[in-house]
Amino acid sequence: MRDRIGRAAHDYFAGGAGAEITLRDNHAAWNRIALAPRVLRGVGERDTAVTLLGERRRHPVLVAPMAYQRHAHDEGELAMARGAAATGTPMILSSQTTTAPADVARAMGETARWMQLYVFRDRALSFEIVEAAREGGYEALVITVDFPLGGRRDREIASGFTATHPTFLNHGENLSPDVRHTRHDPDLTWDDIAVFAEASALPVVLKGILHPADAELAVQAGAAGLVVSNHGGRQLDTVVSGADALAPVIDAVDGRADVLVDGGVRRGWDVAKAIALGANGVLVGRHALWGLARGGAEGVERVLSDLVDEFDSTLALLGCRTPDELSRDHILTAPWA
Ligand SMILES: Cc1cc2nc3c(=O)[nH]c(=O)nc-3n(C[C@H](O)[C@H](O)[C@H](O)COP(=O)(O)O)c2cc1C
Ligand SMILES: CCCCCCC(=O)C(=O)O
Repeated sequence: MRDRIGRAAHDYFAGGAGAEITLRDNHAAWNRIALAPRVLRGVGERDTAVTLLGERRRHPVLVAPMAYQRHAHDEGELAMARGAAATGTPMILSSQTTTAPADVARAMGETARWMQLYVFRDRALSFEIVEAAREGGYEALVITVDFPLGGRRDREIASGFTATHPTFLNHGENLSPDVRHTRHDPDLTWDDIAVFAEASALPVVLKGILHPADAELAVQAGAAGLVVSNHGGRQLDTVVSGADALAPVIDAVDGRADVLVDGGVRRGWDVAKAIALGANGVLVGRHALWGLARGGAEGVERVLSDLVDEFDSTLALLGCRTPDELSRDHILTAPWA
């Protein structure tokens, strides 16, 4: 992959914060959960559909927001959108998209798209994102709350990645790591969430919650959903994985909002574990991105359809016909953990 996209882009996409302990643990944490199947339950007819933010979706997988996708493939977010749409997978478009949100919306067709928002010191830029979301028919605003500033990413610093494909916001300027990591407003508080909820008139999802007390505050702030996430291990090294943070957050939310999770999701059984713990949906980041880098829209389609097929067969092998039938009854702490 390094040869295909260059070392700097590769290390930007693949890398995490610090010594990448959390990055590695994100996938390992799913593997620490063992599954306890039930048998003889008549699972010939199955349906992977779930309800997310009140809408019925074909399956619980979404594409996570990821910046600068043209550095992975020439067609960037457009190819990601086509691959996602081909598999009925909602896509969350990064506010650092290198393709205009309106063009991505067209490529998604009837498939749901949500828009991710970074709140910058320069609020006008953030309101441009909100406006683009409204104009492009995006169905939710995903406000990322774990980025008061950029995490210290040793691998990215060593490789010196600079985003040279312009985003729709920065009007052509190159984004060196210094610029990328200091544009955000570190003074953002819970009070600011309502301003963006009101301006967008869209359901708001808060991405980057790990602590159950913050999950409670998110519900109180009116969030329709939240994403349990450590930003793919890219912000603060040694923080808890999404897999380990999930159950306490679900218990705190107690059905008052949708709960999604990300970090290290690679296999259909990872998705099943998340749903069994009580999540409504699962975001995949780098797994989809490597599909994009390898094969454009077709590469994304392959990765996502394999993941959903594997989720479907995991349902059968656990004795379930639908995601609703998954429960904590199917979960054990792995003896190998
Ligand atoms: C290259 C890259 C860029 C990302 N850019 C964004 C972004 O613009 N906004 C955001 O909220 N999260 C961003 N994330 C975090 C992802 O949305 C997601 O939380 C994370 O990738 C999930 O972990 P996974 O890659 O192991 O699936 C990015 C992640 C990666 C790998
Ligand atoms: C001002 C640009 C910040 C881009 C951050 C993208 C991201 O979330 C990540 O690299 O992680």
